[in-house]
Amino acid sequence: MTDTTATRDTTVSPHIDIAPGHAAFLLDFDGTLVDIAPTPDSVVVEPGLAETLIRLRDLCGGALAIVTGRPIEQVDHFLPGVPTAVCGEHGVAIRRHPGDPISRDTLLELPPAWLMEAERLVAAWPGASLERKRAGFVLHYRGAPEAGSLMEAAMRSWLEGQSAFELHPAKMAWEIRPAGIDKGNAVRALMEAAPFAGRRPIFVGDDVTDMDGIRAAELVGGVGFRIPEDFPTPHAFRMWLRHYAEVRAWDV
Ligand SMILES: O=P(O)(O)OC[C@H]1O[C@H](O[C@H]2O[C@H](CO)[C@@H](O)[C@H](O)[C@H]2O)[C@H](O)[C@@H](O)[C@@H]1O
Repeated sequence: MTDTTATRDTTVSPHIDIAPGHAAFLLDFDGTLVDIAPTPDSVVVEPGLAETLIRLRDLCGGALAIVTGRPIEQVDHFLPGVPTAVCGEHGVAIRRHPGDPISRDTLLELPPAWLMEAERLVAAWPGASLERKRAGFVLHYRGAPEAGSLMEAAMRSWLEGQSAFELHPAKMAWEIRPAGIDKGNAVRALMEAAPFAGRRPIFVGDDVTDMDGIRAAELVGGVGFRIPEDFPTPHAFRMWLRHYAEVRAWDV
């Protein structure tokens, strides 16, 4: 992460010297806009977040996107009525405006045998869970930490001898997704068109999958920030975001 326009300090949030009139915000969801929770369904959207995002979007001429590993429908569920662009499943799916059709990459179908094996694994480990996505799936072990290494070994063995799908580490989870899909593609796709084109992207995330998005943002003159390296907690980031949306209104 190279950033020439932000002051880095581990005790204070970075000063981002990009005025709203030049900025595009590309924000991760889990661990960034919401705190990490015991299960994917149990995340809590902090009161006031929707209002902050709406204000921010208006301030940045509509250039606000949620770039997440989750399916787009889940963002709609947790942030109803917040009119952002959304890139889902790490960039497999993009919806540029609310109400627009979702455009999706054409992808190979998952081998059904992997899913059957995955179901068997989670049945053997109470607390573990399987999360299906259109283009892949996640094995979560937050509720069964001792199953993590076993899941990894099993998933690696399923992937042997093929190159269409890849294994990715996530927070207390392992994910199989199509090869070549990452948040960097999502950032490049968003930045090609209005209202993002010509602006400087500010990408904020917390996980390894966000590094692709951060690198892509930096390559087009933007900046990237991570939790906890740049903002100590998701809450601290959300406070910063609220402050930016309120205080920076003067220099659009
Ligand atoms: O790209 P993100 O928006 O950060 O999404 C990444 C994954 O987040 C979810 O899983 C993670 O968050 C859960 C809720 O806090 C937590 O219980 C789990 O342990 C984490 O791995 C989501 O379920 C995945 O689909 C996303 O890919």
